[in-house]
Amino acid sequence: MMKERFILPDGLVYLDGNSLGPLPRGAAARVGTTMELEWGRLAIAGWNRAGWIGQPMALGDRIGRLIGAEPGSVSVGDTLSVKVFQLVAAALAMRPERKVVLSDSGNFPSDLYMADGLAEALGDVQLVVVEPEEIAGRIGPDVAVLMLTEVDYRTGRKHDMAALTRAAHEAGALTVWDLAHSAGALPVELAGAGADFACGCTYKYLNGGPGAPGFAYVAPRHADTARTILQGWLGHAEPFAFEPGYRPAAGAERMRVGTPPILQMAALEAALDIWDEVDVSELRARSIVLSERFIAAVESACPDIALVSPRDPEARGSQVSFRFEHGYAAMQALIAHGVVGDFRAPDIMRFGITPLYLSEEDIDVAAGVIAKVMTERLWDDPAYATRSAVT
Ligand SMILES: Cc1ncc(COP(=O)(O)O)c(C=O)c1O
Ligand SMILES: Nc1c(O)cccc1C(=O)C[C@H](N)C(=O)O
Repeated sequence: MMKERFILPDGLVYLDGNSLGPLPRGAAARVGTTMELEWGRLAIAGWNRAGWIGQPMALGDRIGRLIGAEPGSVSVGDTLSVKVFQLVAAALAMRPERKVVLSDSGNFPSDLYMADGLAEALGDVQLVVVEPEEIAGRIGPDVAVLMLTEVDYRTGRKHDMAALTRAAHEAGALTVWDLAHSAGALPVELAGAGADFACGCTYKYLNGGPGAPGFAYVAPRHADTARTILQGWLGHAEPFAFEPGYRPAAGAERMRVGTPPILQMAALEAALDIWDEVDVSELRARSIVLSERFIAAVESACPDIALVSPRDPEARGSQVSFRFEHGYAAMQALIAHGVVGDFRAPDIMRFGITPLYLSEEDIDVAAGVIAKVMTERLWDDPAYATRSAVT
């Protein structure tokens, strides 16, 4: 438990770190230092003297430790949506004779939109979307790329990355794994699973802050041959040669595109200082203890809401979701009573279980408030019915 390392809103049990992690205590000072001592005093020299230019790969290695990636195989930058597009495009270019990108209906919409837009731009490629449990059976000789989010953002259902990667490879396909709900949530072994490409964001479990950059993983066996597709100058072998023609950088650095967000990365760096001290297997064990406790308490007190996350803790990520017809209003009532989760249409109440800053006591308080909101029908108040832009 490292609760003292975070600034958490007063009087709230924060169960939304799977959407936006809280502020790490050192982050504001780190951003301040970057602004005042680096940007302020060094100005343009900060790129060299403060090491800004090398930050995407340096931070990539620190994230890499959390996701079982080889050193030098992860670069940080852009948004996750952009990384999805880039990696799916790169993988498609490695299987030009195949025309299908396979994904599932539980994938995050942005991933599906990105792949669909790419398929449309290419003209002869098709995005095929099946139910999550149908994926293994649909992998076949027409599939170029298996594009999956390991942990379903709504239900928390976790795919078997190693098994599906093996199945994809046996069929001659490549894999792109979205780790948005995995990185910092559970142990990930990209190298061990033989994954080809992976990406994720840093503002959820990793606590890098709103707008924190995405990351991209390229397996070392592909790193010197994969086409980056988004051929930005900072993925060039010699950006400051300013050559008119593109030559990709060696290794995974070629997935860099343009100027990295230095101030956001300063906040992320402070968040990763905390992660450097974390044993992800121990974190996972705590996540399971807390999730099981939460499920048991909520289910025993609230017969009206149904667990939609897998009951087997090994089959889910680090979130617990319940289905309730009036889920939006119920979540608003919970927030008003100090328990912050979120709602995902059409009827899912979602709770992130983040052991870095949640204790058994927090879980018990949250379950108690949920029981009160449900048994006293506190959600049944017109004040909770109006939807905001961001849910
Ligand atoms: C699984 C998944 N993929 C992609 C995204 C989109 O990420 P971004 O908004 O950083 O591009 C999100 C969250 O927003 C997500 O949960
Ligand atoms: N990135 C977000 C944002 O800019 C605003 C609100 C929410 C988000 C999210 O990350 C949502 C998240 N991907 C989800 O799992 O629902």
